[in-house]
Amino acid sequence: MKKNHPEWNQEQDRVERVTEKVRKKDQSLSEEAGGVRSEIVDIRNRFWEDVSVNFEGPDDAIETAASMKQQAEVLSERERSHRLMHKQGKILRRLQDNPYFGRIDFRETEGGVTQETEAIYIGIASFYDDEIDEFLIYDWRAPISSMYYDYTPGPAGYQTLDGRISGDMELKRQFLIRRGQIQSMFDTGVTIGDELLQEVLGRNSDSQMKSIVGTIQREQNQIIRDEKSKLLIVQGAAGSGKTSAALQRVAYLLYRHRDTLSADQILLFSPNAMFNSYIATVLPDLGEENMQQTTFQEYLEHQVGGDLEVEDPFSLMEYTLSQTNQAGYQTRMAGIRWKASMSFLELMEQYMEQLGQKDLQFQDLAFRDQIIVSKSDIEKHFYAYERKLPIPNRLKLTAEWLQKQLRQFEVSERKADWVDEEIELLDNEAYYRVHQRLQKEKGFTDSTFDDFDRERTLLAQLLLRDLTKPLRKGIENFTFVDALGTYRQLFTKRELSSKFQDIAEQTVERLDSKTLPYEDATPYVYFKALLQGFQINTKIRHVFIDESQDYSLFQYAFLRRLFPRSKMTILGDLNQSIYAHTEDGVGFEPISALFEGEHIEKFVLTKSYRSTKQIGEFTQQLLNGGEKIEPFDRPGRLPTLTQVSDEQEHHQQIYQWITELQERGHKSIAIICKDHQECEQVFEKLQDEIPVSLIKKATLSFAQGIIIIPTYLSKGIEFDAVILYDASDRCYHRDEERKLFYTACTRAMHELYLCSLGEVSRFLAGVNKDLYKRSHCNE
Ligand SMILES: Nc1ncnc2c1ncn2[C@@H]1O[C@H](COP(=O)(O)OP(=O)(O)OP(=O)(O)O)[C@@H](O)[C@H]1O
Repeated sequence: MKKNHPEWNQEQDRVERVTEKVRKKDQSLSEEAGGVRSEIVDIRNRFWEDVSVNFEGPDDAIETAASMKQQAEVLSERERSHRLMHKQGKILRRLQDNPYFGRIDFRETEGGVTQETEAIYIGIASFYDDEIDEFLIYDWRAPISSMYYDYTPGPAGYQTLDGRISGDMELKRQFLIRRGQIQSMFDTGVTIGDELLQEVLGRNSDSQMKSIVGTIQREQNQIIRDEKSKLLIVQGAAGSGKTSAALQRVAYLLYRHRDTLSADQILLFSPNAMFNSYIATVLPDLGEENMQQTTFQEYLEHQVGGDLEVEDPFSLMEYTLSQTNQAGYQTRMAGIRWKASMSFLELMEQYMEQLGQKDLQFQDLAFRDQIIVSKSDIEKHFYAYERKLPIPNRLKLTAEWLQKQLRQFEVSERKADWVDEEIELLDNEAYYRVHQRLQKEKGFTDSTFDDFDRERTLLAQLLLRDLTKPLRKGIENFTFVDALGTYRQLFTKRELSSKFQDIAEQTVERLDSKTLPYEDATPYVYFKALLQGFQINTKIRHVFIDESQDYSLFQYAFLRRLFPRSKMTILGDLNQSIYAHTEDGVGFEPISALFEGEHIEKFVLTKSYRSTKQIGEFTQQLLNGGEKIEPFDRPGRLPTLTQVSDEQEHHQQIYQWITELQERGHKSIAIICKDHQECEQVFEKLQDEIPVSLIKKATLSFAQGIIIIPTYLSKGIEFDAVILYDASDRCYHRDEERKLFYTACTRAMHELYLCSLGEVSRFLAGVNKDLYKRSHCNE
């Protein structure tokens, strides 16, 4: 450790003083928590002793209930306190290890009068010293802490609820503290210390993302602290900290609105299940609970339900990449684009109007091959309602009518022979239930009745209730409407322009195979929602969409309708739009149009932090448009490109690189292949030689080490080193593949290798030759 600062010892002394106070607080808190825990155990054990139980009269019963309620409230209050103490304890232990990461010396000017300079130390949570009545640490999210991220020494200020505070920042200092020891310390000038960022970014990657609170950059801070916008759009280069900013923003919102906002009111849509585990520790490390996380696919599958299989975007991706020569490919691509557009959404809305008058498809309400109400009768009943009534309302009325029909059917069936046969097969539990019921009835009436007949009736009733339960549930969920059939009809019955005829035919063919193509999944779910009534979500207050370039305008329109009251933060990079449904990228404008009249903010992040300068400069030139991306100035090796002539050489080269990378201390190495098939082949070859794991779309998490992963699953994550398995022109030549190539290369933090079997990809033609090294196999 190099004590590179004249005030090092002074600061180390303070660290020790503060950590000691934190330790003491932790100790007293844990003693207190121990006391509360014993109280809880005690309350639980003596729960019934302390409740006065008396059910003799109605008043006694009410009193008993009140007494139980009171006791339960005491218990739950104690449990809540215990949970809070537990959470606080965790934070205190973290503070003992690393109490703070920043300091600013601020001299406030109040009404033109300059106050005394105050040293403000900033960490992941506040710590208040009761003895001296002072904050020893300020939470990074406190208003005063914002100056740390927003200003360099000089005039500075921050916003509070009571107005703006201004003054002068006399010092800005950064610390890296571990286990209560200062590891490094810098006084910063221009931005938040390049030195510290260098140090943080130069470390090895992990299988879990880390928080960036100590080094948040000014432009990221704006995103994190924005509170005005209904829609916040972030377009940021690969590695510019979009996901990081999103997660710190969640932590910020939870802090700012801690009395009114909880983690389960925030929902993040992420690109895949593995990504969820990749980011899972960021918020807990900051002492916050994780928000809800899901993928759009998960949502779709849940909504489609039933026995219809929904194709996922990864299978579609595989198709897009590998089936280019298959008949119907171009038609499908055109269909994907059409179904992602607003014009398709509008078509669907027009179709709904038509369905209000005619053509809605129904299914028979049937029980064991017996039709209770035929689909044509349901149709007649539905269209007999006032046509002006919205479809969902008419469906609700129809559902009520069907429940009545079903009840009548149950009564009429009680005497049927098959019911006798089924009664014979009933289990003891059913008989027991019926006897209980009979006992009760006897207790209530003095009249005698034939127990045997009554038992038979009750058993029949019970049996029919049980057997028709799925039907009742089905009616509740509108299964009597043939939603898929009606959706299918859109492609058969409606006048579509000849431009869409081929797409329509192909769609019908696919729908008949009982798989819902990915491109139809969102329209179909939207269509179902229009039919049955939108179940808008009012609980979620903030929706975050990461990798937002992967969502079509149709999907945005849908999400907007689904979460009308939520604020939305969407973060993406148009250069990483790798899916066919978003190939051309959904720009800012059309998304903003969905939020017309609301406050919208757009931020563009051009600085990229993930990769070394060498990798950043190289990857930037892979893009067609020559976008402004500014790589962070962290030095590293030049990317290396090797051309091999056969498979054996190819694998030899990969082994050699892996060995060298491991010798240089890299822990996470990704061999990125274009698609799953290539991944499988490479895995077959390598698995006996080196410990390597294969990442598939269903993989839920990954550990450090060597992994083989298809391009599209590597989105959003990063590795110490990336080896692009085959950077040949055979693999990457179509325009659509450029972004895939770019996305794969931008996953590398420290080193990047490309191996090409045969002629190298044309995408490298635009890259300046000085920006990479061309080597030969085994060199
Ligand atoms: N202010 C910062 N301080 C320290 N590290 C940072 C900062 N901003 C970003 N990083 C690091 O840069 C890397 C990339 O960040 P992140 O994954 O959030 O970027 P992204 O924009 O979501 O990337 P992509 O679009 O390529 O998935 C991460 O390792 C992150 O920790």
